[in-house]
Amino acid sequence: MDGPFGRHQKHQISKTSHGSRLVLRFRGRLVEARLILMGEEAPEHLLNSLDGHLPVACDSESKDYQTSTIVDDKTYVVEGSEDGGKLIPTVLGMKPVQLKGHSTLLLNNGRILIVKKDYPLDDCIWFLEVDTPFVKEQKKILGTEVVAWSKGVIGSAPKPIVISGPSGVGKGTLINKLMKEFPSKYGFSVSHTTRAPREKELDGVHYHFTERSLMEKDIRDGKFLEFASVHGNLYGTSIEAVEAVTDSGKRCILDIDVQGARSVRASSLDAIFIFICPPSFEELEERLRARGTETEEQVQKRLRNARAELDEGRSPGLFDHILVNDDLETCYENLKKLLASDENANTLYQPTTKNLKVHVSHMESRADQKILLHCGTSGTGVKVPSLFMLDISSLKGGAPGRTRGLNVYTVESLGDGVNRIKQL
Ligand SMILES: Nc1nc2c(ncn2[C@@H]2O[C@H](COP(=O)(O)OP(=O)(O)O)[C@@H](O)[C@H]2O)c(=O)[nH]1
Ligand SMILES: Nc1ncnc2c1ncn2[C@@H]1O[C@H](COP(=O)(O)OP(=O)(O)O)[C@@H](O)[C@H]1O
Repeated sequence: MDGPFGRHQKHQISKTSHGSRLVLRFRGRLVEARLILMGEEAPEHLLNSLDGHLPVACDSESKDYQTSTIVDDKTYVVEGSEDGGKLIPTVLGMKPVQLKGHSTLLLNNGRILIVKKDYPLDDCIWFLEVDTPFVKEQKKILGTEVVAWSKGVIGSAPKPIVISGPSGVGKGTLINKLMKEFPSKYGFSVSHTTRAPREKELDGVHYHFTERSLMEKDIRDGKFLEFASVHGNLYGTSIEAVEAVTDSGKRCILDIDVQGARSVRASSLDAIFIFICPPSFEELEERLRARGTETEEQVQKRLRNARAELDEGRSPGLFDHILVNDDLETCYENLKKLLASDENANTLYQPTTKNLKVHVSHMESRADQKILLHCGTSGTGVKVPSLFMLDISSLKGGAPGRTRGLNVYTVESLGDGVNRIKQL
């Protein structure tokens, strides 16, 4: 039977003087873990749903601080060793630096929630994906068992913008105008490529220029959100390229080809997809030649590929918007208009948790996708809330990268079982 936090696991709880002892039974096997209930008690009404969805917690004081989470016939063991998690499958994504004293909770969508003890609120939430669509896809591609890390981020992020179109249509020109007019609003995802730099191109600014063997290794190591072979060279978007821009609070722009756009569509990245068309094929050819950055042979190759890209770009279901770049200023105004209406339709919840000097001591789960985080101060002497409620009902994105959309509330006891719950 599926519960809101995962497949129902038979368990029994017996109170001890040190807290609760949780015994999980699963297909005849016994798994034991200590549930730490220390520090301030949670308000009673929030505790009344400890009904089979208890977090498996571990004690940071103990030498053996690992957790086991069972999903179907597999047991996932996360260890608190200094060098991160010890996992036998292929591990994709960035791992948390320290796992000492973490707690785990199996969620119902193929993810394990991991909360690191004694870490600030904005750096304690992680997800280990074990059976999400992304992980299933990677298992097929790599032919091995796969798990993928993703960092939990409180609040929403602006949707990345994917811009595609044939070579010479004006993608770079439009993106440059946008970045120049709104430098604090938009950030460019710097791709990796094996092609040689053009005269005015800078490494790390226009592209990360790299060798094929290095890029292929990084692709195998799961560092790329997408990659494609375009006009005979390898191009790819690293997970960190997108996340670095989004983490800085900016809206990330990806200039990628149609194959890349298709891969991003299939990924967990929730983006808006825009295809730029030329007014005619002749005009495209003229612009490409006038740019003067390619040899005649390269121009011919780009023009051959452009026909297929134009067909693909117009195929239904891939792009949300098609813009014709005839007059540059008109096209730019249309681009700004559609981005503004998309921004208005997606109001963002972006709390500032950075100045909140609280350290999470442990978590508890409730039945309705709410998790209680008990916190202590980090010793500044300033009075801060000690109980937070995390709402994980609207998660966005995911591994490999960041899982966003976590909502957080402070829980303040007003006495007599009454609590004030306020969104941060
Ligand atoms: N899939 C994918 N395509 C990319 C990436 N970066 C650039 N491209 C595409 O690669 C193609 C060639 O780019 P480039 O060599 O800069 O030439 P240009 O498009 O003529 O300026 C363009 O269609 C880009 O959109 C990437 O990270 N992934
Ligand atoms: N609307 C337009 N009208 C005329 N020339 C344009 C227009 N948009 C872009 N260009 C020019 O066309 C060339 C190709 O544009 P670019 O932005 O490099 O294309 P892409 O990034 O799609 O390959 C550049 O020399 C640019 O100045």
